[in-house]
Amino acid sequence: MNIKNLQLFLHLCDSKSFSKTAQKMHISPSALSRIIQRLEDDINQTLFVRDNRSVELTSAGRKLLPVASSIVTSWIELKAELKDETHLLQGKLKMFCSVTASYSHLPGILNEFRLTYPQIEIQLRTGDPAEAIDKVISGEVDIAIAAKPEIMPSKLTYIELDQVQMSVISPLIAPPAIQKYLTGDPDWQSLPFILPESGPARSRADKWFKTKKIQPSIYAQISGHEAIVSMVALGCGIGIAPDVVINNSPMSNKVQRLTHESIEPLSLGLCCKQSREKEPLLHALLQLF
Ligand SMILES: CC(=O)[C@](C)(O)C(=O)O
Repeated sequence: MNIKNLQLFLHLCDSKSFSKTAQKMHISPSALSRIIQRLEDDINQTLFVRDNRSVELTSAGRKLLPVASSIVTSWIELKAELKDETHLLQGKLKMFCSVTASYSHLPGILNEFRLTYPQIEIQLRTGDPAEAIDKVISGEVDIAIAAKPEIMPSKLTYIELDQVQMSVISPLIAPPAIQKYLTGDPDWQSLPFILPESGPARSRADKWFKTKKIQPSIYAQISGHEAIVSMVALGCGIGIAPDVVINNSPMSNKVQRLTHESIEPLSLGLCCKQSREKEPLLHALLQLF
């Protein structure tokens, strides 16, 4: 017994004609006949008295009618209710992340979310991940993919998605002025550095300088990490950037990692205001993690 078969039974009670029900319910008369026969076998009773022109309910059929009707109605109501719960959630969700995170981490976050909540409009802004936390705090965006700062501001919810390694990179073909400081033991003090302007990635770079007792000469400070790779690829200096940015860069084949250097990784996660995490749209997104 399944719902579809009960619907066929109900239709047949109404039409009193196998051919009419078969036509309306898009099924062949013989298949309909088999289904009704199976229903009769299940219940161990004859449900219809058939003659050549029409069908009539037996008393067992008349008893099944209200039961079938209530099962089908409850089923339809339940389906509608469940559909409302997921599909009716609608509105705008403002998100912020770096261009790189939009390739590397956003699909994993949004694929299932979009299927479950097709009515929610995602307003995505991309930019320097160093600004992500401030944008959440100021309310400019509802949620961001952000690197976890050394000191996490209170009243923020942070769900870690990944650990992101950081690397020191040099141009694959370095101009002589840079190459001379790279040969043998690098002369860190003399090399021009291209660094993130601010944010957790910059803090990691500064920590690394401190451990190595380097006072860097800074050639350029970049907002957003993508252009660090471009500047290094162009031969402007050596850079420090998250691996995920280096790997996704169209210039990745023009730079190389200085593999002996180890920089503390970044923690990358979803961040929103704690006071807002129970709001329906944010809650719907956060509960996927
Ligand atoms: C911090 C962050 O969002 C990334 C993905 O690592 C980046 O874009 O640098």
